[in-house]
Amino acid sequence: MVRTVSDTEYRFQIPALDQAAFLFDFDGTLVDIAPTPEAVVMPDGLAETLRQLRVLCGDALAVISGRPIDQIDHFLGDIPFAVAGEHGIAIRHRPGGPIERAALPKVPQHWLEEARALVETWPGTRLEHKQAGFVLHYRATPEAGPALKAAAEAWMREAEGAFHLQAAKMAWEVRPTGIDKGYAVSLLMEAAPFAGRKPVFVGDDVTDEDGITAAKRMGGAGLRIPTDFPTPAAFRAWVASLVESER
Ligand SMILES: O=P(O)(O)OC[C@H]1O[C@H](O[C@H]2O[C@H](CO)[C@@H](O)[C@H](O)[C@H]2O)[C@H](O)[C@@H](O)[C@@H]1O
Repeated sequence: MVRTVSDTEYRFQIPALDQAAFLFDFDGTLVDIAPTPEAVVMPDGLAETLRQLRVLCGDALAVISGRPIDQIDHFLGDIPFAVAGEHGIAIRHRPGGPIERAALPKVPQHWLEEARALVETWPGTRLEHKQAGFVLHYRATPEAGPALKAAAEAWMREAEGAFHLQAAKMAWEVRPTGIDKGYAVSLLMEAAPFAGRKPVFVGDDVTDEDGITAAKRMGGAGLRIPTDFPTPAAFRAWVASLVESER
């Protein structure tokens, strides 16, 4: 099947909407990358498109992000049925439900202290502290990337496998080992309204590869920007076309 959206031809297949579950990454997929995490803007029409998609797929709409769940709530409110945050470490399976957190080791305090001191020596860099890890952002100071990486690699040697260093978009992320977006896809797909459907996972980053692999393994579709969609805007237009096709 070929679907043409704004002159772009898409040759991959996804399940019919009444058999599909949609699991979308946030930054760089649903929304464009911005100079800082707070500066992200919800594009016009996206909220309404996602609300309609959720109705058409029987509520089986989730967002799986590296961000903490409260940040996804800030941008998307009650739009997705389920949300997985921190790459699957925290999962809320249904609207208003409890947030389930995987039991993982805490980041050693001295790493955080050293990370705080490090970003102060590189103006424009910043530390984003998550419950189970942290991110060193260098988008505004690209020349700091190697120094931040070297510091994080030293912490990883000390971690002896309990944590690992993830290359992110203009950032280095220290994450506990063992939980990833593939785990989040598998766990969400076990329960209603996702169970019995085929997952369609879409992401843009290295961390999304685990979600893509899991979705394919379950007989669904795993799609990536820019391989399958040239840009987040093209992806959003494709989602809008799915909704439009059901009118
Ligand atoms: O899994 P995602 O939803 O794609 O989240 C990945 C990370 O996104 C955020 O950082 C990235 O996006 C920022 C806003 O566009 C950008 O300024 C930054 O350079 C990117 O690295 C977020 O801050 C992280 O916590 C997420 O893990």
